[in-house]
Amino acid sequence: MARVVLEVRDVTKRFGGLVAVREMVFDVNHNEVLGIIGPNGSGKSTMINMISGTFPPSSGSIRLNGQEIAGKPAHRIARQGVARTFQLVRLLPELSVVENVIAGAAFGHRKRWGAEAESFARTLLERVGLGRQINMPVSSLTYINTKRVELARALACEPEVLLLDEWLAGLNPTELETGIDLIKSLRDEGRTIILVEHVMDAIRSLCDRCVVMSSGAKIAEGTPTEVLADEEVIRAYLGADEDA
Ligand SMILES: Nc1ncnc2c1ncn2[C@@H]1O[C@H](COP(=O)(O)OP(=O)(O)OP(=O)(O)O)[C@@H](O)[C@H]1O
Repeated sequence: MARVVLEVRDVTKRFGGLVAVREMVFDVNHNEVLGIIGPNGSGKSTMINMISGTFPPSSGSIRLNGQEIAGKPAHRIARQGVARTFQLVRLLPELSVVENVIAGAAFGHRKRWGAEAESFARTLLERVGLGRQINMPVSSLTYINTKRVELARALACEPEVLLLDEWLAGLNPTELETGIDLIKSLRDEGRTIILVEHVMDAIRSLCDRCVVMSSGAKIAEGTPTEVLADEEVIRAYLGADEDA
């Protein structure tokens, strides 16, 4: 039977009078890729931000391997095994590619320092296709390569759960294919991933299951084929911005 790694129970987030996430409930199983999808403004990033500790839920519980993480600071949650990438790439611009990844290794789930951290960072940079650019300043990289660095930095934390917040956004069609293949290869390694994504091809080819959000609430859950055929899901998307 599947082992549950992350349990989200009745999680609500209010920003003043706005309910951005409403009583969300879902599980993430070990070795599973779970997609969180939904139109713009439906609460996906807010959900991810609560899991990673960017801000606390207003109420509800989030458990990682049975331990409550809701409301803990981001660095503690990272240590417990949750790593993420951001919708807008966040790197340390004054550092090189490899230094950015070493920083991830030092602050992650298992601390690695010095030569061990550096050799681990090099391995991960090869893994994401950046083996030749390790000493470049991150400021000189192309957009997709900054995304690769961010992914390698998240992997350097050796996470139990990897959160990818629109990692594929902004890529051109060729880069998109490369990006989907890269995430697919992570899935094939047996990683546990939560993917917030708008790119339908990616959702279909990468996700084992999807949770669909609309106006902060879960409106469907199932395989990509199931949820994308769901009438309420179709209505939610058709009623939203055309780029959703
Ligand atoms: N820090 C914040 N303060 C106030 N309101 C916020 C904050 N973060 C998000 N919101 C609001 O919460 C709602 C959900 O936003 P969120 O970014 O989670 O949606 P999303 O589904 O990730 O959207 P997108 O697909 O466009 O990234 C929106 O109405 C947004 O304006």
